[in-house]
Amino acid sequence: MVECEGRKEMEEVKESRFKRICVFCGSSPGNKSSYRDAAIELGNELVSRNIDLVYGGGSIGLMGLVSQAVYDGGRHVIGVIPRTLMPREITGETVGEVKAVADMHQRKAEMAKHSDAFIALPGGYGTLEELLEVITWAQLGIHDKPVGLLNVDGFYNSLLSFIDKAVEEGFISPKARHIIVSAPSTKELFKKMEEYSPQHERVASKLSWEIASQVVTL
Ligand SMILES: C/C(=C\CNc1ncnc2c1ncn2[C@@H]1O[C@H](COP(=O)(O)O)[C@@H](O)[C@H]1O)CO
Repeated sequence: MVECEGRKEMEEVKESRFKRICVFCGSSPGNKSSYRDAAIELGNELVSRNIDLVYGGGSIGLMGLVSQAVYDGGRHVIGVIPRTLMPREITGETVGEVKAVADMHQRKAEMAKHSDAFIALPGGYGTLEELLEVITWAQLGIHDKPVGLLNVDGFYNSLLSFIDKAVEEGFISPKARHIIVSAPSTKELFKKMEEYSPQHERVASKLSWEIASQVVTL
C-alpha cells in the first residue's frame, strides 16, 4: 500500500523468481539524467517485485541512487564494502546492512554469494570488472545465475559489439554469448531475466562457493 496525495493506493506487486539481486553500477552519476533515472527506476522495480538489493556499499553516484530507492521502498539493502573504503569521506553513508570485507576480491565473492542474479547499470572500470567477472564465473560453472545488462541509451552497445566480434572470431562460444541478457529498459530486462535458463556448457562442473572463493583469492 502506498500513500499518494492523501489517497491510499495498492501498488502492484509482481511475482519474481529472485529474492536478492546484486547491482553493479557507477560510483559516479554519469553525465546524462537518463543514467540517474534508470538507477532510481531499477531500485523501484526491485521494490515492486519484493526483491532485496546487494551492492558495493556507499552513497556515491548511481550506487547511492539505486540503494536509496530500494531502502526507501522498504526492502533490505546489503552493502558489501572493503574496510579501506569504509570511511564516510570516501564512499558516503551506506543505507541498510553493511558487510565489511577484507578486500575487493572478497567483496565480489560475497556480493555474488548473497544474490540470485546480477544487473549492471552504466558505470566505469569497477562496474565493467565486476560484470566481466560474474560472466566468467558463469562460463566456468561457478554459478548459473542470470547476468543482466541494463543498456540505458545504448551505453553498452560497444561492449555488446565487442562480445559479438569475440564470438565471430571463435573466442566466446555462441552458447556462452547467452549468459548476458540485455535490454534498454528495466521492464524488458526483467522479463528476459525471469525467463532465463543457461544454454552454455560449463567449463568446470559446478563448484561450491567455498571453492569458488578460493579460486578468486588465489
Ligand atoms: C576510491 C574512491 C572512490 C571509490 N568509491 C567506491 N566506493 C564503493 N565501491 C566502489 C567505489 N569505486 C568502485 N566501486 C565498485 O566498483 C563499482 C563502481 O566502479 P566504477 O569504476 O565507478 O564503475 C561498484 O559496483 C563498486 O562495487 C575515492 O576516490
